[in-house]
Amino acid sequence: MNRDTRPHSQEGPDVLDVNGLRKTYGSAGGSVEAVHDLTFRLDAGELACLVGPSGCGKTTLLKCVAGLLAPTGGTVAVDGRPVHEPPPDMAVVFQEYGRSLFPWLTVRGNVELPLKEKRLPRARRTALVEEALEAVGLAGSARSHPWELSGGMQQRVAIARAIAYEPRVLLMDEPFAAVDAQTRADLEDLVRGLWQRFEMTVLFVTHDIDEAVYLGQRVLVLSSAPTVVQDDVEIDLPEQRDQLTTRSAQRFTELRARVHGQIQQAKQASARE
Ligand SMILES: Nc1ncnc2c1ncn2[C@@H]1O[C@H](COP(=O)(O)OP(=O)(O)OP(=O)(O)O)[C@@H](O)[C@H]1O
Repeated sequence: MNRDTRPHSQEGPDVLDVNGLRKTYGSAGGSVEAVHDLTFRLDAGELACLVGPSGCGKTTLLKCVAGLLAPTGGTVAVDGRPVHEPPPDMAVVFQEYGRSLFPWLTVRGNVELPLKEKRLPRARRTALVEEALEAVGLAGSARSHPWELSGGMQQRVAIARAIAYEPRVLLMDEPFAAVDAQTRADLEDLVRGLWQRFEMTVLFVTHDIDEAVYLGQRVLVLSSAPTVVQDDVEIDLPEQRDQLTTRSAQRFTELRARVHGQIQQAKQASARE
């Protein structure tokens, strides 16, 4: 394994730079301004969560950051390079793992596919696939097909595929929304473990305030559409987190109350408009 497995460092240059981002959808029936003016930066190795009221433009923002959707205005840059198409050093995990995995390929085949597209040599591909499957606890399921696995296991395959790609930036769009509560807790711990093990910058979109506070070093709270960054909350909880101790800490309750309050304000502001 030639990846750096040191714990992440909070210091480092900006990896992701979103500046004055705007997105208006146009259609025959009129236009919808989804993202009004978004500016934020993530440092190398940061794990930031993005929360906001339903329909506030989280997915729109993520698609613009991933180079899948052209913004109406503003810029996105990864490592100082403007994003106009999916950047080579970025991976995305979507909510709908069922639709993102190819049912006719094995688990190994699914994880390996993007590495073939990257034209990596076979020996390197094998090493990366094995490492990723081991990291998500699926080393024993490499020959299974996705439809033979539970929902939580399928989402772990999608995560393995993303980390095998060795991204500098990992985007996750409500990746655990479709799994049960216990699996979700396990996957949250998996993501924090992988983030600490591999040097990645992670932007994690979620509806769930508790999940955002539990996972993140920062929580960016978005306003209702048209969207701006309404609050940027530093999560000053200890780096070593576990579901029981962290979630029952006084500070966790205070932070979740702050994020909750901001989202309520965002909803009320949009109701007054
Ligand atoms: N392709 C599209 N064409 C027109 N309007 C769209 C399109 N995609 C999204 N929108 C609108 O843009 C706004 C933001 O949508 P988006 O899906 O980005 O929000 P979201 O915060 O991810 O939503 P949710 O929390 O429900 O997942 C909404 O008003 C939505 O109706």
